[in-house]
Amino acid sequence: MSTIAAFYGGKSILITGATGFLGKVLMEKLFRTSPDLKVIYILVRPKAGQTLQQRVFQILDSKLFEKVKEVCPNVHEKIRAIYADLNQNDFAISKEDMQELLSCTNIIFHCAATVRFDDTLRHAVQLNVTATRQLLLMASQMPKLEAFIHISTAYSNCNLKHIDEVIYPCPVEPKKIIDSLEWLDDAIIDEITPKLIRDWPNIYTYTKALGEMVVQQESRNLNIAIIRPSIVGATWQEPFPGWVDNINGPNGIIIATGKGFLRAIKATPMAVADVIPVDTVVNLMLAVGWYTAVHRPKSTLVYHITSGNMNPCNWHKMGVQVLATFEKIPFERPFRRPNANFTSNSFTSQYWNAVSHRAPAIIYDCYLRLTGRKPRMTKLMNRLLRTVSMLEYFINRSWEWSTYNTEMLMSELSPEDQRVFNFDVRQLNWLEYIENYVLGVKKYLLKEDMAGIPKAKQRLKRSCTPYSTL
Ligand SMILES: CCCCCCCCCCCCCCCC(=O)SCCNC(=O)CCNC(=O)[C@H](O)C(C)(C)COP(=O)(O)OP(=O)(O)OC[C@H]1O[C@@H](n2cnc3c(N)ncnc32)[C@H](O)[C@@H]1OP(=O)(O)O
Ligand SMILES: NC(=O)C1=CN([C@@H]2O[C@H](COP(=O)(O)OP(=O)(O)OC[C@H]3O[C@@H](n4cnc5c(N)ncnc54)[C@H](OP(=O)(O)O)[C@@H]3O)[C@@H](O)[C@H]2O)C=CC1
Repeated sequence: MSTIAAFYGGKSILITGATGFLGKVLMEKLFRTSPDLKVIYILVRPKAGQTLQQRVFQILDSKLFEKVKEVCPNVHEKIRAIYADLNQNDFAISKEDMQELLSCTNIIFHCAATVRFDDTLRHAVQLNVTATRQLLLMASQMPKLEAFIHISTAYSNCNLKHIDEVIYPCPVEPKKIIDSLEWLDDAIIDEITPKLIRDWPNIYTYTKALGEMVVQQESRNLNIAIIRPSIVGATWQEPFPGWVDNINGPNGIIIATGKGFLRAIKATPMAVADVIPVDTVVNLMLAVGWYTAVHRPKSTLVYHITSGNMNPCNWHKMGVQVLATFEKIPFERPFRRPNANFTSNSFTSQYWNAVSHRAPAIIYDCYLRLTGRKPRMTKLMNRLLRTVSMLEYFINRSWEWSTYNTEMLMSELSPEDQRVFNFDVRQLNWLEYIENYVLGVKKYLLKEDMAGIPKAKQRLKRSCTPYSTL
């Protein structure tokens, strides 16, 4: 029997961000490997016209949870959705719910965050910094709490080249920023933001760094660990390969390339593509939860979960394999034939943007206008190019992350735990992983029918560009 799986048996676990990409995979694995856990409390807000219960049902009814329903048929009874909005200072949790959380919680996994690169400083600080502080305050009032696991990002210190598993100080104290945001108006905040974030590439990575500092400062006598994943990608193995459910990170780029919108990208081909499968991250999170609670390390340990130092892949290799997969399993109705020119030269990149992206979009919009339809391709293309420009920082650099703590933890696990909670990325076969990833994007994100593949292949064979069937 797995020691880690047994550890979570009978436990009350609080998860923030459970409706997000990482949070869903975390819940799935917990229920599947520890079906005898007592309860998972999730802090949820109503969204897109759905109540909390509707959101929970939608998650449990998804393909991701199919295996869970076999192992843990009463899974619905074991999830307790608690109304909470992390944008509000007290999370807007009712008194009764708060009482229950404070008196029952054993383990906290804090995954909630805004991961948008272009969020306002005010909102990103509220969610990634102030909410973390508030949650730590709650944690300090939980008599049964055994471990608090904070999810950060490997890019929280991306202004450095070599990053150790330590918490680095930020130039301005998080408390000072939180206090000043209370009285500064939005126009002034916009003005001072570039000065505050200095050499961080965006507000997201900067506020995640502030969040880590808050964890360090407010840790009191809590048992805390910080986990820093790199670019979180589709599932590698569990519960099945290729599962993915949002357009963040590589996912949106894969769609834009497969549909033939994006045919060139400013990327350094030999830079490390530090993608890490989401199930690998979750396995580490559960192992860290166990280790932190049972071994109670004297200080807050930081764990890097990255692929570059153990099993590196670069953007060239990734691009080639993504394109090869499109040949085998093309996406339906592409705008143009998929291609991926990588260039690290700004001039060449601008040339490709003009010739390969903007010009075909303008021509297509003219065609739409002439046929009495509303033009939309130029708008879509501008949006896409803006998104790509925001990701460029991460695809033109390589970082070195030390992984001493992650390797130490691996050596502490029993052979059974190493198997059930595998986070050894050296075993990952990139070609197989990328193929499953692209297939997953087609199936679970685009919801395209696999039966349409032969037809899509035929179209690809006789493709002339641009397609006019969007
Ligand atoms: C061939 C080669 C391959 C190589 C492959 C290279 C990959 C290279 C990756 C590098 C990756 C670095 C990653 C750093 C590592 C971190 O730690 S970052 C964590 C991940 N965070 C991110 O990736 C966030 C990045 N995204 C953003 O910040 C914002 O989306 C952007 C880029 C500012 C764009 O904002 P926007 O233009 O306002 O667009 P947005 O509202 O987000 O969404 C556009 C549309 O998609 C829809 N949408 C939004 N979210 C979702 C969702 N979750 N599900 C479904 N639809 C959604 C919206 O509804 C919207 O549709 P409409 O309403 O217009 O119909
Ligand atoms: N994805 C990646 O590549 C990486 C992610 N990370 C980190 O992993 C963690 C999880 O990221 P990921 O799952 O990808 O992100 P998602 O955007 O998929 O999920 C974010 C979660 O936070 C919740 N949330 C946001 N705002 C609020 C709010 N005001 N009140 C309550 N809940 C809120 C969202 O809820 P709702 O559904 O209601 O919006 C959602 O459940 C984050 O801390 C992120 O920084 C680190 C490295 C890379």
